[in-house]
Amino acid sequence: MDKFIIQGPCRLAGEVTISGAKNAALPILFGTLLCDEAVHLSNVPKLKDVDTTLQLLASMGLTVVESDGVIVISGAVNSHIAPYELVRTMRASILALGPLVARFGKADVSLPGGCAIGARPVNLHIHGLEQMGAEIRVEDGYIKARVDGRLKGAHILMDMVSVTGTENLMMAAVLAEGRTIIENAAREPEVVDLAHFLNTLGAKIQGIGQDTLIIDGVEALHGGEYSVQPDRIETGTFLVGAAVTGGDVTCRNTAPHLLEAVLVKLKEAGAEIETGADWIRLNMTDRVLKPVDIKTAPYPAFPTDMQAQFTVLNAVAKGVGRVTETIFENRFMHVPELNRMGARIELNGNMAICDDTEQLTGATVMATDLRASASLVLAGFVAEGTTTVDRIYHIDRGYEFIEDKLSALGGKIERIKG
Ligand SMILES: CC(=O)N[C@H]1[C@@H](OP(=O)(O)OP(=O)(O)OC[C@H]2O[C@@H](n3ccc(=O)[nH]c3=O)[C@H](O)[C@@H]2O)O[C@H](CO)[C@@H](O)[C@@H]1O
Ligand SMILES: C=C(OP(=O)(O)O)C(=O)O
Repeated sequence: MDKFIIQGPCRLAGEVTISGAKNAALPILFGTLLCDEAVHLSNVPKLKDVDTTLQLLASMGLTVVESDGVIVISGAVNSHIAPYELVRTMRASILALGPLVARFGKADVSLPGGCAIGARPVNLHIHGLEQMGAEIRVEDGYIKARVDGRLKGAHILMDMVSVTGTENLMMAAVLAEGRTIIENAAREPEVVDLAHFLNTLGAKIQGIGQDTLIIDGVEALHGGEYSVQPDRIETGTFLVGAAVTGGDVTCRNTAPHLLEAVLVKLKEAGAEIETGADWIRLNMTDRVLKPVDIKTAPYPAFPTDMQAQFTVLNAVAKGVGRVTETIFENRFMHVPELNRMGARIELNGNMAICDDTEQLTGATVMATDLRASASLVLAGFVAEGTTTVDRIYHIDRGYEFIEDKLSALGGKIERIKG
C-alpha cells in the first residue's frame, strides 16, 4: 500500500488549479446510464473513484473514450448489474440504482462501500423508489429492484437530507411517468450540478438548488455536453493548508460562491481572503491563527467533508475550538491520529474539543478515510520532523494529483509505492 512521507514544518505558497468535483462527477457519470446517445463530459477529475465508475459503466456495455480531457460515453447498456467487486470501494456506486431501474425496469446493485464514517444506510433511496412503484429486495448483499413498465411519479418526503438519496431519486424521476415532487431534498452544489446536467440532456427538473424539486418525467433523454463544476472540498482543503502553514495560496478554476460557509470560518480564523469570479486567495503571512467553532450540517451550512481539515486548524490555533459533527456518527477517526502527533483534542460524543499545542511532531499515522487522510497530510506540514501517512489509497479516491499539487506549493511530500 502506498504511503506519504512528509517533512515538516513547511509553508504552502503559490497557485494551484482546482480539479472537477468528485462528488459531482460521479453522479453525472452514473446519469449517462439514462440515455443512449453520446455524452461528452469535461473537467472530470482523474481519481480512483472515477476510474472505478468508468469500469462499472464499461462492464454494463457502455463505450468510454477519453481524449483531450473530454470523456465520451456512448453505446447501449446490456447489463443491469453493479457487481460487488467494483462497487465495494465506492459509496457513489449506489447511484447506478435509480438510473437502471428507471430505464430498464431492473437493477441489481451491490450494497456500496466508501468511507467508513458511519453506518450509511440507504433506506431513503429504497423507500423513494418503492413509492415510485419499484419492488425492492435486499438479497445476497445486493439491492434488487424491479418494475413492470415505467416508474410512476410520486410525492416523496425525505425524512433526512441525503445527497446521494436525492440524486438517485431525481435520476429515477427523470424517466418516470408523470410528476415527482421530492421534498426535503439536499441542496448541495453537487446535486445542483447533476440537475443542470440532466436538464442539458432534456430532463425537466425545476426547483434546482431548493429543498423541493419538481420533476416531470420524459420518455427519453438525448446526448449532450457538460463540464463538471470545480471541487469545493479540494479548494477548501488547499485553503486550510495555507491557513495552518502561515502560507499564501491562490486556488484557480474554482467557484467562491460554493464555499461561503468555509470562507466565513477561515476569515474568523484570522485569514485574509480575496476572491474573484473563479479564484480564491488565502493569505496567512504573519497573521495569528485563531480557533473557530464549527458545526457540520447540510448545505448551505458547514460541510462535513471539511470537518477533518478544520479539526487540524483548531488543533494548531491558539486557544480552544469546538468541532461538532452532526451528519456522520463515526467521523472523528483522524482525532486519535492527530493526538499521536501531539494535538490535544478531546472527544465528547459528537464534539471534538481542540486545545492548542506548542508544536505538533511528526509520527507514523494511519489514513482511515478520505478527508481524515487529507487532514493528516496538512498536520504533517505543520509538524516538526517526519510524518508518515499510511494507507493513502483513501486520498487517491478524492484528490487529483495531490502530491504534485502540494509539492508545487512548497509542501515536502513524497509518495512511497508499496
Ligand atoms: C459520493 C458523495 O456524494 N458523497 C457525499 C454524500 O454522501 P452520502 O450521500 O452517502 O451522504 P448522505 O447525505 O446520504 O448522508 C447524510 C446522513 O443521512 C443518513 N442517511 C442517508 C441515506 C439514507 O438512506 N438513510 C440515512 O439515514 C446518513 O447515514 C447520514 O447520517 O454526502 C455526504 C454529506 O454531505 C458527504 O459527506 C459525502 O462526501
Ligand atoms: C465521504 C466522502 O466520500 P464517499 O461518500 O465517496 O465515501 C467524501 O467525499 O468526503
